[in-house]
Amino acid sequence: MNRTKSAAAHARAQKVIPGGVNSPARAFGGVGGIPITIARGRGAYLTDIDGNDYLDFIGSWGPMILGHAHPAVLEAVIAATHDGSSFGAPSEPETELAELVVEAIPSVEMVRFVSSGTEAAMSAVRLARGFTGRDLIVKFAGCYHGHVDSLLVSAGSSALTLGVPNSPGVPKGCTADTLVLRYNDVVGLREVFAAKGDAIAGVMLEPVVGNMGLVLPSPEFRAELRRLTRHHGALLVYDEVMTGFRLAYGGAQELLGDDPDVTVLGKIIGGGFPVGAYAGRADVMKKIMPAGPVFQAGTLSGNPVAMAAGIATLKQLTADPPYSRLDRMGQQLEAGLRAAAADAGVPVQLNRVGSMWTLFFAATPVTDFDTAKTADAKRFARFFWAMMDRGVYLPCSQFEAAFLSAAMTDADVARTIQAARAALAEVAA
Ligand SMILES: Cc1ncc(COP(=O)(O)O)c(C=O)c1O
Ligand SMILES: NCC(=O)CCC(=O)O
Repeated sequence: MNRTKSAAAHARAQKVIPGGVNSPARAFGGVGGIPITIARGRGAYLTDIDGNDYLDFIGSWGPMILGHAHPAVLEAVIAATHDGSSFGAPSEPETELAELVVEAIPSVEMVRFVSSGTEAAMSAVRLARGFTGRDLIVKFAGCYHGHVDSLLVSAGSSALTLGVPNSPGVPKGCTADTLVLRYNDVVGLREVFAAKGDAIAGVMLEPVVGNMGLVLPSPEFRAELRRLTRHHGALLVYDEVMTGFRLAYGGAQELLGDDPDVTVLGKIIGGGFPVGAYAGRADVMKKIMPAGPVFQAGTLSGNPVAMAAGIATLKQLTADPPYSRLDRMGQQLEAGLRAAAADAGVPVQLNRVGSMWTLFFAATPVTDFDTAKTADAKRFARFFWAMMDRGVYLPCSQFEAAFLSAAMTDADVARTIQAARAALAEVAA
């Protein structure tokens, strides 16, 4: 595959953009080599500027559940733009999208829109502290909640891929009130609540983790989280930036039957535009200014064009729900990849929920940050490039989740399995 134009574009970008990328997750730091530069996306496929086509399992890291340039979303965005792109005053699409979110997620009574998942997570932390009058926040190693100072400890995603789970530039004071526990560690959770429960403002987690690769929560862990937070008056905050409208229309909490106090959203609710939201119980949300005293603001918050993309996406997801088909394709892919790995004699763990999955090159189950780190990231890097050469674009890190999209077909899944068969045989050596 010829990628010379991408190489030149990246060299040019590196002169004026740090590392040549506007987010380190794109930098191929975990797999080596030069990132491809994208010219366009259509449906399940991306085309790079050299003209190579790739079946896209990144989907902009989650938002593009309908695939790229979905006609209904395109049409809504173009129509909205004709009426002006930002007013700094209320517009009806904001309420319409908020109503759709409230209808979708039973634990949510009110929604505040912001412009990214990071901003939403940051605001949810402030809200939890403002609501409870307490300072401590519990997070879990390997979970990623955007680049929020207080949560950038033992962080997943590109912070993990690129070896800075605790970034320089975050003063000790910013993380002094953050307690980090192991994911799925029920005993650790009980201990921290026994010692400090009445000083804990909130517990934030990815209810299904995507950011250390895909990791599932155990039922006991979820039950204990809800019991302990309720008992101690702390807020349970589900970061569903990745899982919201992805694992089910009502997110991971619908799939699992959970009832958090606050939900953090992003990605799909913006339909590929910059949107985040934090949402939850009305008595909690009414603490936000101007209804209450907890300050949070934003020039482009509730941007009408982004709202239009979100509304069109959610309407499409209700008109033609893709979730059972995505799960069926996920099952086929899982079975195919497991068989291919077994035939190649490569030990793997395939973690999957619905349309989110990670193939870990690990010999034992991956249930938390420490077990995720046992995966052979070097072998993953070879696998990644072997798949690229066969036109399949996977997340460029062992510690990320891949996404199926509704634009994919059974033939795309079969193609992926066939490519993986060859790629796994290649990396077996
Ligand atoms: C679970 C989770 N929370 C928060 C974020 C941050 O969102 P954003 O990148 O839009 O700031 C992300 C992704 O980046 C995420 O996966
Ligand atoms: N799991 C990775 C992300 O969700 C974020 C992508 C980015 O920061 O570019």
